[in-house]
Amino acid sequence: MSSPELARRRWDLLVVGAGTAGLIGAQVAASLGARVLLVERDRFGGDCLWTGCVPSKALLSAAHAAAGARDAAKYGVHVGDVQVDGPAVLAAVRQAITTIAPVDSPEAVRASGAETATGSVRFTGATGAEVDGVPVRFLQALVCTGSAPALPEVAGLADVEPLTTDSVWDLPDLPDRLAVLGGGTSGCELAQAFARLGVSVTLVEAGDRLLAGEDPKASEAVTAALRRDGVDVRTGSTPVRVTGDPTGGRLHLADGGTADFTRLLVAVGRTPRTGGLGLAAAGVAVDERGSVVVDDALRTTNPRIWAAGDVTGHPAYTHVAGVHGNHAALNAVLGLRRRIDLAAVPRVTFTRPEVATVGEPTADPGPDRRVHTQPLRRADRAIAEQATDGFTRLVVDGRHRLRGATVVGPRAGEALAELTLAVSRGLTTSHLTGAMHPYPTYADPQWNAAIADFRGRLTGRSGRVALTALRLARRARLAIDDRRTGRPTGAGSGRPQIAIAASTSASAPEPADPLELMRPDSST
Ligand SMILES: Cc1cc2nc3c(=O)[nH]c(=O)nc-3n(C[C@H](O)[C@H](O)[C@H](O)COP(=O)(O)OP(=O)(O)OC[C@H]3O[C@@H](n4cnc5c(N)ncnc54)[C@H](O)[C@@H]3O)c2cc1C
Ligand SMILES: NC(=O)c1ccc[n+]([C@@H]2O[C@H](COP(=O)([O-])OP(=O)(O)OC[C@H]3O[C@@H](n4cnc5c(N)ncnc54)[C@H](O)[C@@H]3O)[C@@H](O)[C@H]2O)c1
Repeated sequence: MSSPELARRRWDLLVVGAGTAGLIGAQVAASLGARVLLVERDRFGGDCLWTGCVPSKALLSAAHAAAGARDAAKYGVHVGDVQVDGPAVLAAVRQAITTIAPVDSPEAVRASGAETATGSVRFTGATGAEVDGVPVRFLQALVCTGSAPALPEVAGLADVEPLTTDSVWDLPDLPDRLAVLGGGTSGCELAQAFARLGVSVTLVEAGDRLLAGEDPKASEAVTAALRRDGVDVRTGSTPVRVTGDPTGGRLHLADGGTADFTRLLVAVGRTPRTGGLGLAAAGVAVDERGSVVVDDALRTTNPRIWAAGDVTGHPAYTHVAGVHGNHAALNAVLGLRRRIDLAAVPRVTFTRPEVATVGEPTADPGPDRRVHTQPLRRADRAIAEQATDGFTRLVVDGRHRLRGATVVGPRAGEALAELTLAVSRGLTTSHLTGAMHPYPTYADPQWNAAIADFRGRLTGRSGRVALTALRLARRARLAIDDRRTGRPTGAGSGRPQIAIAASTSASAPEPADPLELMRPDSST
């Protein structure tokens, strides 16, 4: 769009940044009839497409293919030496991006009715901004500028020109020896990917375990898997100095250890992209980390300006950014108050084993919580596929509602979908138990964990009383039937059963499945 046109109109919604949050925000707002301008300073599609989810999952799929081929002998399949063609692997990663890119392109956005522009946005006031110096007026704005890789302050780091998750995808070939700083989701996924592709990898994590936000048993499983893949995992290890140049160097660690590398990859977290945006001029506050402060409807401290995605400091996931973009657009354009619920945000680390989590932590739950764990070694599908590394753990509250879950193992992310629905909708283990699950699948462990919780209800005091009453009523009814038909009564039909039978109307329906009767919601 030309500069005069940008300046001439007054936009209903100026959307800043064409990552997931901005793309969805702009398209939803346009579909509601708003005059929308979406401005991106770099590439439409943002981190998820270019430097995040898409390339990392493409690289992991190549890595898992290589590992699967090496491992095939355990099924009696012999494939010989596995050769990894580094440039071809990286070209396939770029091809995945190229294939998906049109969906996020300016053309696709314009087809939804929004206008697009390329340039850097800076707010100049509460209802005004500039796009590369060209003034733009808006009724409302939506800030979706995302986050960037954080760089730690380590002496000598800049000298080796460290890779980040932004730049690692531009490598022409796989490095020989990679040191990865940070054992969070990015660090674990990329360390495993490169190791399985034949790179010698050292993973350095300052904290005492990998994936610190997950159940410690999940961290253990991933650490063990990475070590099996040949990754030199160093936890509780902080770099104090880096020596070398862009062709290679050495990490010096606080514990006196060292790690040599040809390339160093930094994956120690993210920083919100709020610098240079002019947010102060627009009356938009940021917190001490630089994240835009929003209320639960994604409104900033300027009631005409909204924010969505990573820049808010909410969990940094594409699905969060997408839901944010949708809700912010609805709230801005229609004046609704759609709120963001962070209690049931699912997340998946796509290592092998995969780690998928939702809701409350499954380790150290509160006193009114019960935990049910099912190891994968008891799941027939996992046994058949020789993939028994993992478990499913559910946290249930006093009313048997599912509050949290950790799934570790093959297809954990897919298995999590049902558990996310249960946590977000307050479903109970009887809902999970009552829905038939196909056998044999990796959903068996969660079904069995739910059944274990449900059985606990049956063996509790009220459960035992109810079951006894049903059993006795049934026996009495059979005894009456036998008397009516003149059949000899079987079990001596003692007084208690008759008493229960007598209190049961003759026309009363046959008692249903006792499990059904015991559902707290069976009456609704
Ligand atoms: C290695 C890696 C793997 C990941 N894997 C997954 C995954 O598997 N699943 C998952 O859910 N999440 C994953 N994520 C996280 C996910 O990528 C992000 O949460 C998501 O992309 C955030 O979207 P966003 O719209 O908030 O920001 P972004 O995608 O970062 O988009 C922000 C856009 O704003 C633009 N911009 C910034 N400032 C300005 C300005 N002043 N003017 C104009 N434009 C501007 C930027 O150029 C950028 O394009 C991964 C992240 C990384 C780093
Ligand atoms: N599969 C996915 O959905 C996926 C994949 C990658 C990233 N992401 C998103 O991106 C976010 C950022 O990921 P990330 O892994 O960069 O950050 P992270 O915050 O998840 O992990 C960073 C790790 O680096 C460690 N660390 C910090 N400073 C260090 C230092 N100087 N030396 C050694 N270790 C240090 C921290 O202790 C932490 O364990 C994630 O939280 C997630 O929201 C998602």
